[in-house]
Amino acid sequence: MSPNGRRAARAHPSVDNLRTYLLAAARSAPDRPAVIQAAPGGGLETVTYGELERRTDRIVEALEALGLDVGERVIVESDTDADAVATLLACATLGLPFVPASPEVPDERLLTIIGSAGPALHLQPAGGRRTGIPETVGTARFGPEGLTVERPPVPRGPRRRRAVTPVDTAYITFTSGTTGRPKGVVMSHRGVIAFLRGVEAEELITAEDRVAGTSPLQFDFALFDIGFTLGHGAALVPVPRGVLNWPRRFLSFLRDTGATQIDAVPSIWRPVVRHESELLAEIGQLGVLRRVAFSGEDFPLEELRGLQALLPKTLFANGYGATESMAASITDVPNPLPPGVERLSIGYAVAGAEMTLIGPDGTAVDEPGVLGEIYLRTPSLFSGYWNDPEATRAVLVPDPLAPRSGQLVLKSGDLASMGPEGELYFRGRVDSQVQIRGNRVELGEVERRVGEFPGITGAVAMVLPGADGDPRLLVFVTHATGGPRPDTKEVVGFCRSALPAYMVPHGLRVVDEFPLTVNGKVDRTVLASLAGS
Ligand SMILES: Nc1ncnc2c1ncn2[C@@H]1O[C@H](COS(=O)(=O)NC(=O)C[C@H](N)c2cccc(Br)c2)[C@@H](O)[C@H]1O
Repeated sequence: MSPNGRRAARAHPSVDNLRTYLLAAARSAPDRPAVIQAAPGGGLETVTYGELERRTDRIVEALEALGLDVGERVIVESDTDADAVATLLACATLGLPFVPASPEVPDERLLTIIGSAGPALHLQPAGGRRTGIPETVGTARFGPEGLTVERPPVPRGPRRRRAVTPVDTAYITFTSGTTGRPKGVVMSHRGVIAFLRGVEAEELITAEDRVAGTSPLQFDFALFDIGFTLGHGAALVPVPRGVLNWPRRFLSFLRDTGATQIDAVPSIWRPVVRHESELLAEIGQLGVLRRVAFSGEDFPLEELRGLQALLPKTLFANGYGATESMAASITDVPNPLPPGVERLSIGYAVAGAEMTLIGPDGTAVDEPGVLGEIYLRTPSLFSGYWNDPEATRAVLVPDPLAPRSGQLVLKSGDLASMGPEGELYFRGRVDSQVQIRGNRVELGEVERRVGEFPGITGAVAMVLPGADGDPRLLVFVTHATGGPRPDTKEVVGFCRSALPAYMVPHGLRVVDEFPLTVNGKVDRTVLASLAGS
């Protein structure tokens, strides 16, 4: 107590560790559901906050016995479920940065990550199928009862065990990185909790909610699902990969678990709307699924409109941001999207953070409609790219509005323009701005126009060097099942009547479905390889 007997007012108890923050409900409501998941023998099982904490501490005990030091990395490879969450929390408790991975990550990529992160240990569930972990890395399997060690980690010199601090690393997640070499995004306990606290202020859910997550563990959307849900004392509903890939099973799982919110990248909805629109509409009518939240890339407007038509009573939220700050904003999307809307708002940064648009001349853009690059000021900045100070310096830069302040901000690499009330609209990546005959091509505009062509259900525009080396604007399209293949000349004519000449596609490529990255985003590298002549 302070001298005058009154505790200084504080917004919230200063939580110093991801485990403290995410298991707070185990103190106040240990019998509430923390995870509702598919049971091994079929059906569903509920793991309470009390049980989640017990499983966490069994793994803490086993990890303690292995004598790892604060800062030593641990690969946690799993689908999301209660035991995986307990394992992440156990690592956080001991200050062991976890490096999340999922069984879908190819062996060669996992080895690259291991080569970069130099982990002491690789953990996977009892039933995990990963083999070939290098001898330098210890291996163990986790389950409800704790750990089974297969190969103890190699001791790394004298232990200097110290207390875990808020600026210690909670996790390192490796992003594909446009240069192809994976970059390890280092996030501290304080950074993650700062973002989650900012989202809490938006009051999106309560402890009664059940949030379904669909992202693989190495994608920080999955880490957000865990942190956002447990931070509110709500229940996490992890959708198993095997269920997610079958629209009918996916929807039945959402209904059977009573999910009230579903977090997913836009591409998850494509097969669902295509093959199970009636069932989706039925579920929407039940009024249990209150919100669909999406993130990761633009949700093609025609597809979003199709989804909204099936879920007229459901709220929609557009989550924008990069792993380097966990994220930046979560913005309501009107349902239905008013006609004529040409792009989705990414609104304003969450409480405690601020997005500013900076023009090519380094000054702030404050005029509506003018393009600028998003710079993000936020307490949730990452600590840097693992072992890559040069790449770090390129994105953690002095605040252009106060260069001498010592304040660093995130140079996002994203373009946006401002609306009448200062809300932002995503306008693509800085490095994907393309010029054709000296004119800046808005790929999003081309995609939107082509997406409106009757029968076309999805469009991805790219500029690729043609045979003669000149840039060619190609559009990859999917079309309604059973419908006619779109005719290139008709589509080009359709574009010519609405777009400037330099934005009219040179060619069309019809694909059955868009190739996806392991995190569920459209894989433009694979598409480019399909361009052919
Ligand atoms: N809503 C959008 N509209 C359009 N383009 C988006 C959106 N969200 C991203 N992006 C793009 O993806 C980039 C970043 O990719 S990332 O590092 O893999 N992170 C992500 O995708 C996910 C992101 N960390 C995240 C994680 C949890 C919750 C939220 Br809420 C957001 C951004 O820089 C953008 O270019």
